[in-house]
Amino acid sequence: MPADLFGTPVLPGLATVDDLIAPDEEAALIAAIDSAPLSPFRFQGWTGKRLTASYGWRYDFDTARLGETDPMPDWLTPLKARAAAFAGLGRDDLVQALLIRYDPGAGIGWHRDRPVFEHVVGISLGAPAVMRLRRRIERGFERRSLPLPPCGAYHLSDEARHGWEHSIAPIEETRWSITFRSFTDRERPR
Ligand SMILES: O=C(O)CCC(=O)C(=O)O
Ligand SMILES: [Fe+2]
Repeated sequence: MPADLFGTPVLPGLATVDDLIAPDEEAALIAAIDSAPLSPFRFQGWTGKRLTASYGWRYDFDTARLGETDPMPDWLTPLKARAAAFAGLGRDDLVQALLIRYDPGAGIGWHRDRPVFEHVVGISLGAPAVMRLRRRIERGFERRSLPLPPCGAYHLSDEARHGWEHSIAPIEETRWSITFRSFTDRERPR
């Protein structure tokens, strides 16, 4: 379990690695994301500041529906295999990839990922950011924070995935992320 700046373990169900990708691979991945068909994230008629593209399966927040979308492009295949190995998953378990570009001033508000998905593996590129985590307790919230260094990855499962919300505050430089997700057994579409 990773520790925060004070050496306190962050959370059960949260694992991190600082070098899932090599620094010399980073620029090519960023270029690949920038060449992808990114569009502003939409949520029930609102348009967000971050730009996204989904592969495999896509959760449409406007219609609250899950639908099959374009297959993952070839450049994501080796990364998906590395993400799965890091998370202890099978090579085909990660059925969705989400590309995000956060331009300066873009972030992601408090949320839990959609319940159709189980494991979440996120890879960070570009500017370092901090993931904030919180869960409601009797009075207010218990909070944690997780540094997201470029080329590093995190794996959210179990308590960290289901018991806590997460968010990323806007920063002044561009950050890119690639998030892979598996389906829950229960929700897996057939
Ligand atoms: O950019 C990230 O690493 C986090 C993205 C995220 O939380 C999400 O898409 O659900
Ligand atoms: Fe999320």
